[in-house]
Amino acid sequence: MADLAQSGSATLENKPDSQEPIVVVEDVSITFDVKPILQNVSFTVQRGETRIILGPAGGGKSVLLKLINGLLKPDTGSIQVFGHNVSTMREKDLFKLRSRIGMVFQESALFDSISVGDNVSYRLHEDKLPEEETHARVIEALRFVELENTIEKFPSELSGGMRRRVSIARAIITNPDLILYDSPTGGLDPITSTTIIDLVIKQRDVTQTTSLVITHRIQDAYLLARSRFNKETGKVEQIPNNGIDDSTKFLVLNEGKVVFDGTTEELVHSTDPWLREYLS
Ligand SMILES: Nc1ncnc2c1ncn2[C@@H]1O[C@H](COP(=O)(O)OP(=O)(O)OP(=O)(O)O)[C@@H](O)[C@H]1O
Repeated sequence: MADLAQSGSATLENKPDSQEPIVVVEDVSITFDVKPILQNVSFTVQRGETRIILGPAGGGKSVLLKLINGLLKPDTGSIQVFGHNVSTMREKDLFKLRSRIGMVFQESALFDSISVGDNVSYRLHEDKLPEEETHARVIEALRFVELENTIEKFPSELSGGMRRRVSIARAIITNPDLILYDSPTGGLDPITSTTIIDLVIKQRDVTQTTSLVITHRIQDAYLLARSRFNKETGKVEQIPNNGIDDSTKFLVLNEGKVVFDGTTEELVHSTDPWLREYLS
């Protein structure tokens, strides 16, 4: 992906300076039909950080990602992304901001009527690149997820895991500054889930893209925290000596509230009874 990383994009304006956090969620609350979904949620994601979001079903994890990409507005509180307040942004500016965000949806969300290649290139169209360059970038993104031979196939011809990989290729093709993964392993068997988490790790370690990763599988979370991509072998491996990846942090939500915000080390040593039970 080195070439993708260097190729830049017409949409990458207002690059924040490297010290500025990429996402700042401050005291955010949202209620649907009188039911509080998120309550006073605050946390920060630094540049280059991979933030794993864990928690029981219905805890507000997906709503949180929708707030971050401006698809929903909070009732109270503020959300800054790349230094811009997304909760007060006009639709036109939100559109621009979203062009810097790669999104991997819970169910892949590919267009069934167009080929894999067209699904992957879809977000490049607004950049009006020459066809040759578009093709080269599609190949490169598909190669990253080891699916370049599927370029002419249709999503219905692929397995669930392959469709998920295509959706990762689509998310990374614009060389985003932030990737939001909404349950990328949801509904997949354990072996296929591991291949998806390996790609998230590879993306993290090759391009250091800031990302938020929702997962229901605690084993996925630990795999992310304890593995690294080895550029020499081209494979994901366990970090030696029980090491952990410093850029990977955790946020645990339960019933709309933050019950944990910290490092892997802090998580595994937490004495909070609810957290111990949840992680066991
Ligand atoms: N647009 C909406 N209108 C009304 N209720 C909503 C809306 N979006 C989400 N909800 C409700 O908000 C709650 C939290 O949903 P959310 O999808 O964020 O949970 P989650 O933690 O991602 O759960 P899961 O792990 O099952 O994906 C749920 O009760 C859901 O029904």
